[in-house]
Amino acid sequence: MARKCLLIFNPFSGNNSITEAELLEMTEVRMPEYAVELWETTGENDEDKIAKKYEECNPELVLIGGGDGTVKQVAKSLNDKNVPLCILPLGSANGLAKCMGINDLVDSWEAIREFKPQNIDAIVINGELCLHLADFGINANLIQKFEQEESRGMLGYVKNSISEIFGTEAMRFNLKIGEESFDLTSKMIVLANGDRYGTGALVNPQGIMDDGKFEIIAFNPDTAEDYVRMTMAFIKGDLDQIEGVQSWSVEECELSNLEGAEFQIDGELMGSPEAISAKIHKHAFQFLAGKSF
Ligand SMILES: Nc1ncnc2c1ncn2[C@@H]1O[C@H](COP(=O)(O)OP(=O)(O)OP(=O)(O)O)[C@@H](O)[C@H]1O
Repeated sequence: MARKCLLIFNPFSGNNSITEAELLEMTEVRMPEYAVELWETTGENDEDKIAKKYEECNPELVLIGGGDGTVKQVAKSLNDKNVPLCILPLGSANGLAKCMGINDLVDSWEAIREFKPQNIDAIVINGELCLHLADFGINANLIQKFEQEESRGMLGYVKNSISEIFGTEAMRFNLKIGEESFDLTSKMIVLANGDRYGTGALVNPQGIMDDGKFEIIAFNPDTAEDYVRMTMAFIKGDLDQIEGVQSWSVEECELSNLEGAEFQIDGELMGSPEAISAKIHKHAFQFLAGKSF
């Protein structure tokens, strides 16, 4: 008997270059030992609908065809199911998929063939699930601009990030880790489970997604020279060795946002919370990861 697989597909992800029929045809060729049932997201109340669909189908594997937003939705609704998940990266940036070594569909098919479920941690921040990266400051501001201008695409992002680095004021934060307390003045504070943004910038070279820890990284580029150094380090992945960058690896922390910086979790704006409390949820999910994971 064929193994059951549920494919949750968001037809609006990325530049919607792939149709439902094409995707199903690919699964037939690439994963012949599975009976794949495809379900399209509706954009309304999908978390409940996904949970219901899962109960009806009772699959051995759940494929998520979409961008980071869709991955988050599926992860939230199947939180307690312990079923292996695999991403078919169909969004425009797919930062989360890249952190798991899934850069394109070829990586997904290979991960399914290999079938080695990996434990993946999550960070719970003020009750919200964070699978990838959350931050105060520059990146949250960028996402806000992005949504306002609708100038999507990488060029807009890069253009805005340069003006944002110089335009953002450093703000005060207080970080509490156990009994220790740190006063920080930063342009950006990142809470990271994964190691990179969707652009490929390695924000957190130490980030291991199954070690029961997450990283807090505080940045404060001041001059153009600092900015260039940090950009180079982003690309090379040795940001942790750069002056003006502080980082901590923790299981939990509290962070007070003393001057009302904007906050985002996995690309979703969260306003400017006065304080956040963050805790790792070790091995919250099982994902099929790519070779480079
Ligand atoms: N059938 C649908 N109609 C309209 N919107 C939908 C539908 N299905 C899902 N959505 C919306 O798509 C969003 C998630 O999209 P996606 O997975 O592409 O995430 P993303 O991070 O925005 O990805 P991208 O990289 O493409 O921008 C959710 O806001 C969800 O409500």
